[in-house]
Amino acid sequence: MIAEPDPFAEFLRPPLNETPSERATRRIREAEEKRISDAIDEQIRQERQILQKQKELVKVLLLGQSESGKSTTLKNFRLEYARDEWEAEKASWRAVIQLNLVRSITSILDTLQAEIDGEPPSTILDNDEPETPAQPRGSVDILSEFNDVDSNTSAQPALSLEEIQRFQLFRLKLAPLRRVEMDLKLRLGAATEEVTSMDEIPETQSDPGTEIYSLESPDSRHMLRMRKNRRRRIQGEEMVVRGLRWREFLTYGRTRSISGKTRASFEFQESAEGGAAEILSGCKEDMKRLWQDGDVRGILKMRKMEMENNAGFFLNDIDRIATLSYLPSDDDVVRSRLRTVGVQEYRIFVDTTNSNSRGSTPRREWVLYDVGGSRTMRRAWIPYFQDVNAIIFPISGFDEVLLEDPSVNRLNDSVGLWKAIISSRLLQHTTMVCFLNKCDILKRKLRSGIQFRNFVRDYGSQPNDITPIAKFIKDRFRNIAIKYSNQQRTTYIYTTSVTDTKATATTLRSVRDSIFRENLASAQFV
Ligand SMILES: Nc1nc2c(ncn2[C@@H]2O[C@H](COP(=O)(O)OP(=O)(O)OP(=O)(O)O)[C@@H](O)[C@H]2O)c(=O)[nH]1
Ligand SMILES: [Mg+2]
Repeated sequence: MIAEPDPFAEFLRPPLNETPSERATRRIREAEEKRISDAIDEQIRQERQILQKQKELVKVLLLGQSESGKSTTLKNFRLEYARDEWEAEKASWRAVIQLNLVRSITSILDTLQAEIDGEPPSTILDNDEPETPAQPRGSVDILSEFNDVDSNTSAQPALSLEEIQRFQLFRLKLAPLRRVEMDLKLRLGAATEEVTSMDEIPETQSDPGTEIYSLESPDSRHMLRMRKNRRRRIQGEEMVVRGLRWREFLTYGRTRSISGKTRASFEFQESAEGGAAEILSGCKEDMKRLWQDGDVRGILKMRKMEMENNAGFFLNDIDRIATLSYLPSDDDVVRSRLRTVGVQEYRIFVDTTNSNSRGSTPRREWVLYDVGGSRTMRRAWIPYFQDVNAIIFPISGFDEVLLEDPSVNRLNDSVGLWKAIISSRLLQHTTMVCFLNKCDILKRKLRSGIQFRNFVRDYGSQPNDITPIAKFIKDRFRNIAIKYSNQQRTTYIYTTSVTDTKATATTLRSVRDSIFRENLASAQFV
Protein backbone atom coordinates (compact mmCIF):
# COMPACT_ATOMS: atom_id res chain seq x y z
CA MET A 1 0.00 0.00 0.00
CA ILE A 2 1.32 3.45 -0.90
CA ALA A 3 1.36 5.82 2.06
CA GLU A 4 -0.52 9.12 1.80
CA PRO A 5 1.96 12.04 1.48
CA ASP A 6 2.13 14.15 4.65
CA PRO A 7 0.38 17.48 3.90
CA PHE A 8 2.98 19.46 5.86
CA ALA A 9 5.86 17.77 4.01
CA GLU A 10 4.01 18.42 0.78
CA PHE A 11 3.74 22.07 1.75
CA LEU A 12 7.50 22.30 2.33
CA ARG A 13 8.46 20.38 -0.81
CA PRO A 14 10.40 22.55 -3.29
CA PRO A 15 8.56 23.42 -6.52
CA LEU A 16 8.84 20.70 -9.16
CA ASN A 17 9.98 23.15 -11.81
CA GLU A 18 12.89 24.50 -9.66
CA THR A 19 15.95 25.44 -11.78
CA PRO A 20 19.47 24.37 -10.67
CA SER A 21 20.37 27.95 -9.69
CA GLU A 22 17.11 28.34 -7.71
CA ARG A 23 17.91 25.06 -5.93
CA ALA A 24 21.38 26.30 -5.02
CA THR A 25 20.00 29.60 -3.65
CA ARG A 26 17.35 27.72 -1.69
CA ARG A 27 19.91 25.40 -0.13
CA ILE A 28 22.10 28.35 0.95
CA ARG A 29 19.05 30.07 2.47
CA GLU A 30 17.98 26.89 4.27
CA ALA A 31 21.49 26.36 5.66
CA GLU A 32 21.56 29.94 6.95
CA GLU A 33 18.12 29.54 8.53
CA LYS A 34 19.27 26.35 10.23
CA ARG A 35 22.41 28.06 11.52
CA ILE A 36 20.34 30.88 13.05
CA SER A 37 17.84 28.44 14.51
CA ASP A 38 20.61 26.32 16.08
CA ALA A 39 22.23 29.44 17.53
CA ILE A 40 18.93 30.48 19.13
CA ASP A 41 18.45 26.96 20.54
CA GLU A 42 21.96 27.05 22.00
CA GLN A 43 21.36 30.48 23.56
CA ILE A 44 18.13 29.26 25.14
CA ARG A 45 19.92 26.18 26.45
CA GLN A 46 22.70 28.32 27.96
CA GLU A 47 20.23 30.75 29.54
CA ARG A 48 18.34 27.83 31.08
CA GLN A 49 21.60 26.49 32.44
CA ILE A 50 22.56 29.86 33.99
CA LEU A 51 19.11 30.21 35.53
CA GLN A 52 19.33 26.69 36.90
CA LYS A 53 22.80 27.40 38.28
CA GLN A 54 21.65 30.63 39.92
CA LYS A 55 18.84 28.72 41.56
CA GLU A 56 21.30 26.18 42.86
CA LEU A 57 23.84 28.75 44.06
CA VAL A 58 23.68 29.30 47.82
CA LYS A 59 24.34 32.94 48.71
CA VAL A 60 25.63 33.70 52.18
CA LEU A 61 26.33 37.17 53.56
CA LEU A 62 28.67 37.74 56.50
CA LEU A 63 27.40 40.81 58.32
CA GLY A 64 28.26 42.54 61.56
CA GLN A 65 30.35 45.28 63.08
CA SER A 66 34.08 45.64 62.48
CA GLU A 67 36.29 43.12 64.31
CA SER A 68 33.34 40.89 65.18
CA GLY A 69 34.93 37.96 63.32
CA LYS A 70 33.33 37.93 59.84
CA SER A 71 36.55 37.41 57.89
CA THR A 72 37.72 34.88 60.46
CA THR A 73 34.50 32.92 59.97
CA LEU A 74 35.09 33.09 56.23
CA LYS A 75 38.63 31.77 56.73
CA ASN A 76 37.14 28.77 58.54
CA PHE A 77 34.82 28.10 55.60
CA ARG A 78 37.73 28.29 53.17
CA LEU A 79 39.92 26.13 55.36
CA GLU A 80 37.21 23.47 55.35
CA TYR A 81 35.82 23.75 51.81
CA ALA A 82 38.50 25.42 49.64
CA ARG A 83 41.62 23.72 50.95
CA ASP A 84 43.68 23.98 47.75
CA GLU A 85 43.15 27.71 47.41
CA TRP A 86 43.88 28.12 51.09
CA GLU A 87 47.18 26.27 50.82
CA ALA A 88 48.17 28.28 47.74
CA GLU A 89 47.51 31.58 49.52
CA LYS A 90 48.92 30.73 52.92
CA ALA A 91 52.46 32.00 52.38
CA SER A 92 51.07 35.38 51.27
CA TRP A 93 49.76 36.01 54.78
CA ARG A 94 53.32 36.20 56.09
CA ALA A 95 53.48 39.97 55.55
CA VAL A 96 50.16 40.49 57.40
CA ILE A 97 51.36 38.45 60.38
CA GLN A 98 54.72 40.21 60.45
CA LEU A 99 52.86 43.53 60.47
CA ASN A 100 50.48 42.37 63.23
CA LEU A 101 53.50 41.47 65.39
CA VAL A 102 55.39 44.68 64.64
CA ARG A 103 52.34 46.78 65.46
CA SER A 104 51.96 45.12 68.85
CA ILE A 105 55.59 45.98 69.59
CA THR A 106 55.35 49.58 68.41
CA SER A 107 52.14 50.10 70.37
CA ILE A 108 53.92 48.86 73.52
CA LEU A 109 56.82 51.25 72.80
CA ASP A 110 54.35 54.12 72.35
CA THR A 111 52.71 53.23 75.65
CA LEU A 112 56.09 53.30 77.38
CA GLN A 113 56.82 56.69 75.86
CA ALA A 114 53.46 57.99 77.06
CA GLU A 115 54.40 56.74 80.53
CA ILE A 116 57.81 58.43 80.38
CA ASP A 117 56.15 61.67 79.23
CA GLY A 118 53.70 61.44 82.12
CA GLU A 119 50.63 61.34 79.87
CA PRO A 120 47.53 60.20 81.75
CA PRO A 121 46.02 56.91 80.57
CA SER A 122 43.33 57.80 78.03
CA THR A 123 40.57 55.41 79.12
CA ILE A 124 40.56 53.13 82.05
CA LEU A 125 37.65 50.75 82.41
CA ASP A 126 36.94 50.11 86.01
CA ASN A 127 35.88 46.55 86.66
CA ASP A 128 33.69 47.35 89.57
CA GLU A 129 32.34 50.76 88.73
CA PRO A 130 28.59 51.17 88.96
CA GLU A 131 26.86 51.44 85.63
CA THR A 132 26.35 54.80 83.97
CA PRO A 133 22.72 55.56 83.28
CA ALA A 134 23.58 57.94 80.41
CA GLN A 135 22.55 56.85 76.93
CA PRO A 136 25.63 56.77 74.70
CA ARG A 137 25.53 59.20 71.78
CA GLY A 138 24.46 57.62 68.53
CA SER A 139 23.87 54.19 70.01
CA VAL A 140 20.88 52.01 69.20
CA ASP A 141 19.82 50.85 72.56
CA ILE A 142 16.47 49.57 71.35
CA LEU A 143 15.74 47.56 74.45
CA SER A 144 17.79 49.82 76.70
CA GLU A 145 19.76 46.83 77.84
CA PHE A 146 23.36 47.61 77.26
CA ASN A 147 25.14 50.46 78.90
CA ASP A 148 28.29 52.18 77.93
CA VAL A 149 31.22 52.07 80.26
CA ASP A 150 32.40 54.70 82.58
CA SER A 151 35.94 55.93 82.37
CA ASN A 152 38.22 57.46 84.90
CA THR A 153 41.90 57.68 85.59
CA SER A 154 44.04 56.55 88.47
CA ALA A 155 47.25 57.90 89.92
CA GLN A 156 50.42 56.57 88.34
CA PRO A 157 53.56 55.79 90.31
CA ALA A 158 56.59 57.72 89.01
CA LEU A 159 59.14 55.80 86.93
CA SER A 160 62.65 55.29 88.32
CA LEU A 161 65.66 56.57 86.37
CA GLU A 162 66.71 52.96 85.72
CA GLU A 163 63.28 52.17 84.24
CA ILE A 164 63.33 55.24 82.03
CA GLN A 165 66.79 54.31 80.72
CA ARG A 166 65.75 50.70 80.10
CA PHE A 167 62.61 51.74 78.24
CA GLN A 168 64.56 54.27 76.16
CA LEU A 169 67.03 51.54 75.26
CA PHE A 170 64.15 49.35 74.06
CA ARG A 171 62.93 52.19 71.88
CA LEU A 172 66.39 52.68 70.44
CA LYS A 173 67.05 49.01 69.75
CA LEU A 174 63.62 48.39 68.27
CA ALA A 175 63.56 51.60 66.19
CA PRO A 176 64.17 49.67 62.91
CA LEU A 177 60.73 48.11 63.36
CA ARG A 178 59.15 51.51 62.63
CA ARG A 179 60.59 51.27 59.12
CA VAL A 180 59.34 47.70 58.77
CA GLU A 181 55.87 48.82 59.84
CA MET A 182 55.88 51.60 57.26
CA ASP A 183 57.09 49.31 54.45
CA LEU A 184 54.56 46.58 55.20
CA LYS A 185 51.70 49.08 55.48
CA LEU A 186 52.69 50.59 52.16
CA ARG A 187 52.72 47.18 50.63
CA LEU A 188 49.41 45.96 52.02
CA GLY A 189 47.53 49.25 51.81
CA ALA A 190 44.42 50.69 53.42
CA ALA A 191 43.23 47.44 55.01
CA THR A 192 46.12 47.62 57.47
CA GLU A 193 44.68 50.78 59.06
CA GLU A 194 41.82 50.37 61.49
CA VAL A 195 39.07 52.95 61.05
CA THR A 196 39.07 55.33 63.98
CA SER A 197 36.70 58.08 65.03
CA MET A 198 38.99 60.51 63.20
CA ASP A 199 38.33 58.74 59.88
CA GLU A 200 34.56 58.46 60.20
CA ILE A 201 32.78 60.48 57.58
CA PRO A 202 29.64 61.82 59.22
CA GLU A 203 26.84 60.59 56.97
CA THR A 204 23.63 60.98 58.88
CA GLN A 205 22.78 61.64 62.44
CA SER A 206 20.84 58.40 62.46
CA ASP A 207 22.11 55.28 64.10
CA PRO A 208 23.55 52.44 62.01
CA GLY A 209 20.42 50.36 62.40
CA THR A 210 17.97 52.94 61.15
CA GLU A 211 20.45 53.88 58.44
CA ILE A 212 20.01 50.45 56.92
CA TYR A 213 16.36 50.36 57.75
CA SER A 214 15.60 53.66 56.07
CA LEU A 215 17.53 52.72 52.95
CA GLU A 216 15.14 49.90 52.49
CA SER A 217 12.40 52.24 51.42
CA PRO A 218 9.56 50.74 49.35
CA ASP A 219 10.07 53.64 46.93
CA SER A 220 11.20 51.90 43.74
CA ARG A 221 13.01 54.98 42.38
CA HIS A 222 14.98 54.99 45.55
CA MET A 223 15.86 51.30 45.06
CA LEU A 224 16.88 52.00 41.47
CA ARG A 225 19.12 54.82 42.60
CA MET A 226 20.55 52.46 45.19
CA ARG A 227 21.37 49.86 42.53
CA LYS A 228 23.02 52.43 40.29
CA ASN A 229 24.98 53.77 43.21
CA ARG A 230 25.89 50.26 44.21
CA ARG A 231 27.89 49.70 41.05
CA ARG A 232 29.63 53.03 41.48
CA ARG A 233 30.28 52.48 45.14
CA ILE A 234 31.45 48.91 44.83
CA GLN A 235 33.68 49.80 41.92
CA GLY A 236 35.11 52.57 44.03
CA GLU A 237 35.70 50.22 46.91
CA GLU A 238 37.16 47.56 44.72
CA MET A 239 39.56 50.18 43.54
CA VAL A 240 40.52 50.70 47.12
CA VAL A 241 41.07 46.98 47.45
CA ARG A 242 42.95 46.93 44.20
CA GLY A 243 44.84 50.01 45.31
CA LEU A 244 46.03 48.11 48.30
CA ARG A 245 46.63 45.13 46.03
CA TRP A 246 45.89 42.73 48.77
CA ARG A 247 43.82 40.22 46.85
CA GLU A 248 45.89 40.70 43.72
CA PHE A 249 48.86 39.93 45.85
CA LEU A 250 47.29 36.67 46.94
CA THR A 251 46.55 35.82 43.31
CA TYR A 252 50.09 36.68 42.41
CA GLY A 253 51.36 34.38 45.11
CA ARG A 254 49.24 31.63 43.62
CA THR A 255 49.60 31.97 39.87
CA ARG A 256 52.38 34.42 39.07
CA SER A 257 50.09 35.48 36.25
CA ILE A 258 50.51 39.22 36.73
CA SER A 259 52.74 40.83 34.21
CA GLY A 260 54.71 44.00 33.49
CA LYS A 261 54.85 46.89 35.90
CA THR A 262 52.70 45.21 38.56
CA ARG A 263 54.94 42.14 38.56
CA ALA A 264 58.04 44.32 38.93
CA SER A 265 56.38 46.16 41.78
CA PHE A 266 55.43 42.91 43.54
CA GLU A 267 58.91 41.57 43.13
CA PHE A 268 60.28 44.74 44.66
CA GLN A 269 57.82 44.35 47.52
CA GLU A 270 58.69 40.70 47.97
CA SER A 271 62.26 41.78 48.50
CA ALA A 272 60.95 44.36 50.99
CA GLU A 273 59.25 41.47 52.81
CA GLY A 274 62.56 39.63 52.87
CA GLY A 275 64.04 42.81 54.38
CA ALA A 276 61.29 42.82 56.99
CA ALA A 277 62.10 39.21 57.90
CA GLU A 278 65.79 40.13 58.32
CA ILE A 279 65.06 43.09 60.58
CA LEU A 280 62.53 41.09 62.59
CA SER A 281 65.01 38.29 63.10
CA GLY A 282 67.67 40.84 64.15
CA CYS A 283 65.26 42.33 66.71
CA LYS A 284 63.99 38.98 67.96
CA GLU A 285 65.74 38.90 71.35
CA ASP A 286 64.90 42.53 72.16
CA MET A 287 61.25 42.00 71.20
CA LYS A 288 61.11 39.00 73.54
CA ARG A 289 62.84 40.92 76.33
CA LEU A 290 60.36 43.79 75.93
CA TRP A 291 57.32 41.48 76.06
CA GLN A 292 58.69 39.54 79.04
CA ASP A 293 59.74 42.62 81.06
CA GLY A 294 57.78 42.69 84.33
CA ASP A 295 57.75 46.49 84.55
CA VAL A 296 56.52 46.79 80.97
CA ARG A 297 53.73 44.33 81.76
CA GLY A 298 52.88 46.35 84.85
CA ILE A 299 52.51 49.54 82.81
CA LEU A 300 50.40 47.78 80.17
CA LYS A 301 48.16 46.40 82.90
CA MET A 302 47.85 49.75 84.60
CA ARG A 303 46.90 51.37 81.28
CA LYS A 304 44.45 48.53 80.54
CA MET A 305 46.32 47.52 77.39
CA GLU A 306 45.06 43.95 77.10
CA MET A 307 47.44 42.80 74.39
CA GLU A 308 46.23 39.17 74.51
CA ASN A 309 42.69 40.28 73.66
CA ASN A 310 43.76 42.49 70.76
CA ALA A 311 43.27 41.53 67.14
CA GLY A 312 46.40 40.07 65.56
CA PHE A 313 48.07 39.04 68.82
CA PHE A 314 51.34 37.22 68.08
CA LEU A 315 53.59 38.33 70.96
CA ASN A 316 53.79 34.78 72.33
CA ASP A 317 55.06 33.55 68.95
CA ILE A 318 58.08 35.83 68.44
CA ASP A 319 60.54 32.91 68.33
CA ARG A 320 58.66 31.33 65.45
CA ILE A 321 57.69 34.42 63.47
CA ALA A 322 60.87 36.53 63.72
CA THR A 323 62.93 34.18 61.57
CA LEU A 324 64.04 34.28 57.95
CA SER A 325 62.36 31.00 57.13
CA TYR A 326 59.01 31.75 58.79
CA LEU A 327 55.97 30.35 57.00
CA PRO A 328 52.51 30.87 58.50
CA SER A 329 50.57 27.94 59.92
CA ASP A 330 46.79 27.59 59.41
CA ASP A 331 46.31 28.86 62.92
CA ASP A 332 48.47 31.96 62.26
CA VAL A 333 46.42 32.88 59.20
CA VAL A 334 43.16 32.48 61.13
CA ARG A 335 44.43 34.65 63.99
CA SER A 336 45.87 37.39 61.79
CA ARG A 337 44.06 40.69 61.39
CA LEU A 338 43.46 42.53 58.13
CA ARG A 339 40.48 44.86 57.92
CA THR A 340 38.02 44.18 55.08
CA VAL A 341 37.55 47.11 52.76
CA GLY A 342 34.34 47.10 50.68
CA VAL A 343 32.69 43.78 49.84
CA GLN A 344 34.66 40.70 48.84
CA GLU A 345 33.26 37.64 47.11
CA TYR A 346 34.47 34.07 47.60
CA ARG A 347 33.19 30.89 45.97
CA ILE A 348 33.41 27.50 47.59
CA PHE A 349 31.94 24.06 46.98
CA VAL A 350 30.19 22.66 50.02
CA ASP A 351 29.40 19.00 50.63
CA THR A 352 25.66 18.62 51.02
CA THR A 353 26.19 16.02 53.75
CA ASN A 354 29.08 14.69 55.81
CA SER A 355 31.43 12.50 53.73
CA ASN A 356 30.24 8.94 53.46
CA SER A 357 32.58 5.98 53.75
CA ARG A 358 33.35 6.05 50.00
CA GLY A 359 34.19 9.75 50.30
CA SER A 360 31.88 10.78 47.46
CA THR A 361 29.32 13.40 48.45
CA PRO A 362 27.35 15.72 46.19
CA ARG A 363 28.46 19.33 46.45
CA ARG A 364 26.78 22.68 45.98
CA GLU A 365 28.39 25.97 45.02
CA TRP A 366 28.21 28.68 47.66
CA VAL A 367 29.06 32.31 47.18
CA LEU A 368 30.12 34.06 50.37
CA TYR A 369 30.19 37.85 50.64
CA ASP A 370 32.50 39.24 53.31
CA VAL A 371 31.85 42.90 54.06
CA GLY A 372 33.69 45.66 55.87
CA GLY A 373 31.86 46.22 59.17
CA SER A 374 32.78 49.76 60.16
CA ARG A 375 29.90 52.21 60.11
CA THR A 376 30.73 54.05 56.89
CA MET A 377 30.85 50.75 55.00
CA ARG A 378 27.43 49.48 56.04
CA ARG A 379 25.54 51.20 53.25
CA ALA A 380 27.37 48.99 50.77
CA TRP A 381 25.67 45.95 52.31
CA ILE A 382 22.10 46.54 51.18
CA PRO A 383 22.42 45.69 47.48
CA TYR A 384 23.59 42.23 48.58
CA PHE A 385 20.37 41.57 50.50
CA GLN A 386 18.57 40.54 47.31
CA ASP A 387 18.10 36.77 47.02
CA VAL A 388 20.48 35.97 49.86
CA ASN A 389 19.87 32.55 51.39
CA ALA A 390 21.58 33.05 54.74
CA ILE A 391 23.20 35.68 56.89
CA ILE A 392 25.90 34.87 59.41
CA PHE A 393 26.11 37.62 61.99
CA PRO A 394 28.97 37.45 64.53
CA ILE A 395 28.80 39.63 67.65
CA SER A 396 31.51 40.28 70.24
CA GLY A 397 32.74 42.62 72.95
CA PHE A 398 30.25 43.45 75.71
CA ASP A 399 32.68 45.79 77.49
CA GLU A 400 34.23 47.46 74.44
CA VAL A 401 33.35 50.41 72.28
CA LEU A 402 33.45 50.92 68.52
CA LEU A 403 36.83 52.07 67.26
CA GLU A 404 35.10 54.43 64.87
CA ASP A 405 32.85 55.87 67.59
CA PRO A 406 34.11 55.36 71.14
CA SER A 407 30.81 56.61 72.54
CA VAL A 408 29.03 53.45 71.33
CA ASN A 409 29.22 50.15 73.18
CA ARG A 410 29.86 47.24 70.78
CA LEU A 411 27.06 45.07 72.12
CA ASN A 412 24.64 47.97 71.85
CA ASP A 413 25.70 48.53 68.26
CA SER A 414 25.18 44.84 67.46
CA VAL A 415 21.69 44.92 68.95
CA GLY A 416 20.77 47.82 66.66
CA LEU A 417 22.20 46.11 63.62
CA TRP A 418 20.53 42.79 64.43
CA LYS A 419 17.18 44.46 64.86
CA ALA A 420 17.54 46.29 61.54
CA ILE A 421 18.58 43.14 59.70
CA ILE A 422 15.83 41.03 61.24
CA SER A 423 13.20 43.65 60.39
CA SER A 424 14.34 43.92 56.78
CA ARG A 425 11.63 42.95 54.32
CA LEU A 426 14.25 41.97 51.77
CA LEU A 427 15.57 39.42 54.25
CA GLN A 428 12.30 38.01 55.52
CA HIS A 429 12.96 34.61 53.90
CA THR A 430 16.66 34.56 54.77
CA THR A 431 18.06 32.02 57.22
CA MET A 432 19.52 33.94 60.16
CA VAL A 433 22.58 32.65 61.98
CA CYS A 434 24.08 34.59 64.88
CA PHE A 435 27.49 33.79 66.41
CA LEU A 436 28.09 34.93 69.96
CA ASN A 437 31.76 35.07 69.07
CA LYS A 438 35.06 35.55 70.93
CA CYS A 439 33.79 33.44 73.82
CA ASP A 440 37.43 32.65 74.67
CA ILE A 441 38.01 36.36 75.32
CA LEU A 442 34.70 36.65 77.16
CA LYS A 443 35.76 33.80 79.47
CA ARG A 444 39.18 35.37 80.04
CA LYS A 445 37.64 38.71 80.92
CA LEU A 446 35.15 37.19 83.35
CA ARG A 447 37.99 35.25 85.00
CA SER A 448 39.98 38.47 85.35
CA GLY A 449 37.10 39.91 87.38
CA ILE A 450 35.30 42.11 84.87
CA GLN A 451 31.66 42.27 85.92
CA PHE A 452 29.14 41.72 83.13
CA ARG A 453 26.41 43.45 85.15
CA ASN A 454 28.42 46.70 85.05
CA PHE A 455 27.89 46.83 81.31
CA VAL A 456 24.50 45.21 80.93
CA ARG A 457 21.94 46.73 83.22
CA ASP A 458 19.32 43.98 83.00
CA TYR A 459 21.67 41.19 84.00
CA GLY A 460 21.19 42.06 87.67
CA SER A 461 22.64 39.77 90.30
CA GLN A 462 22.99 36.61 88.20
CA PRO A 463 26.40 34.85 88.44
CA ASN A 464 29.32 36.38 86.55
CA ASP A 465 29.90 33.09 84.67
CA ILE A 466 30.11 32.31 80.99
CA THR A 467 27.15 29.88 80.88
CA PRO A 468 24.40 32.16 82.26
CA ILE A 469 25.89 35.19 80.50
CA ALA A 470 25.98 33.42 77.13
CA LYS A 471 22.42 32.24 77.69
CA PHE A 472 21.35 35.77 78.59
CA ILE A 473 22.84 37.27 75.41
CA LYS A 474 21.53 34.46 73.20
CA ASP A 475 18.03 34.84 74.66
CA ARG A 476 18.12 38.57 73.99
CA PHE A 477 19.10 38.10 70.36
CA ARG A 478 16.55 35.31 69.91
CA ASN A 479 13.80 37.46 71.41
CA ILE A 480 14.66 40.33 69.07
CA ALA A 481 14.43 37.90 66.16
CA ILE A 482 11.00 36.73 67.33
CA LYS A 483 9.75 40.24 67.95
CA TYR A 484 11.01 41.93 64.78
CA SER A 485 10.72 39.20 62.12
CA ASN A 486 8.09 39.86 59.46
CA GLN A 487 7.07 36.23 59.53
CA GLN A 488 7.78 33.20 61.65
CA ARG A 489 11.31 31.88 61.27
CA THR A 490 13.89 29.83 63.11
CA THR A 491 17.00 31.71 64.15
CA TYR A 492 20.20 29.79 64.79
CA ILE A 493 22.40 31.16 67.56
CA TYR A 494 25.76 29.61 68.48
CA THR A 495 28.44 30.41 71.00
CA THR A 496 31.74 30.45 69.10
CA SER A 497 35.43 31.23 69.24
CA VAL A 498 36.11 31.19 65.54
CA THR A 499 39.88 31.27 66.04
CA ASP A 500 39.43 27.70 67.31
CA THR A 501 39.22 26.03 63.90
CA LYS A 502 38.45 22.55 65.17
CA ALA A 503 35.41 23.58 67.20
CA THR A 504 34.33 25.97 64.44
CA ALA A 505 34.42 23.18 61.83
CA THR A 506 31.72 21.40 63.84
CA THR A 507 29.66 24.60 64.13
CA LEU A 508 30.00 25.25 60.39
CA ARG A 509 28.75 21.76 59.59
CA SER A 510 25.68 22.44 61.68
CA VAL A 511 25.24 25.86 60.01
CA ARG A 512 25.62 24.20 56.60
CA ASP A 513 22.95 21.62 57.44
CA SER A 514 20.52 24.33 58.61
CA ILE A 515 21.10 26.42 55.48
CA PHE A 516 20.60 23.43 53.19
CA ARG A 517 17.58 22.23 55.15
CA GLU A 518 15.84 25.62 55.16
CA ASN A 519 16.63 26.49 51.57
CA LEU A 520 16.02 23.08 50.07
CA ALA A 521 12.63 23.23 51.67
CA SER A 522 11.87 26.57 50.03
CA ALA A 523 10.33 26.81 46.58
CA GLN A 524 13.52 28.28 45.18
CA PHE A 525 15.36 24.99 45.40
CA VAL A 526 12.79 22.47 44.35
N1 LIG B 1 40.51 35.41 70.48
C1 LIG B 1 39.67 35.49 69.45
N2 LIG B 1 39.96 36.30 68.43
C2 LIG B 1 39.09 36.35 67.40
C3 LIG B 1 37.90 35.58 67.36
N3 LIG B 1 37.25 35.86 66.20
C4 LIG B 1 38.01 36.75 65.54
N4 LIG B 1 39.12 37.04 66.27
C5 LIG B 1 40.19 37.96 65.91
O1 LIG B 1 39.64 39.26 65.84
C6 LIG B 1 40.25 39.98 64.79
C7 LIG B 1 39.17 40.59 63.94
O2 LIG B 1 38.46 39.59 63.25
P1 LIG B 1 37.98 39.78 61.74
O3 LIG B 1 37.40 38.47 61.33
O4 LIG B 1 39.06 40.35 60.93
O5 LIG B 1 36.84 40.85 61.93
P2 LIG B 1 35.81 41.40 60.82
O6 LIG B 1 34.46 41.25 61.39
O7 LIG B 1 36.07 40.76 59.52
O8 LIG B 1 36.21 42.94 60.78
P3 LIG B 1 36.12 43.98 59.53
O9 LIG B 1 36.78 43.37 58.37
O10 LIG B 1 36.82 45.21 60.04
O11 LIG B 1 34.66 44.25 59.33
C8 LIG B 1 41.17 39.01 64.05
O12 LIG B 1 42.50 39.24 64.45
C9 LIG B 1 40.71 37.66 64.51
O13 LIG B 1 41.77 36.73 64.56
C10 LIG B 1 37.62 34.72 68.47
O14 LIG B 1 36.62 34.02 68.52
N5 LIG B 1 38.55 34.73 69.47
MG1 LIG C 1 36.77 41.47 57.72
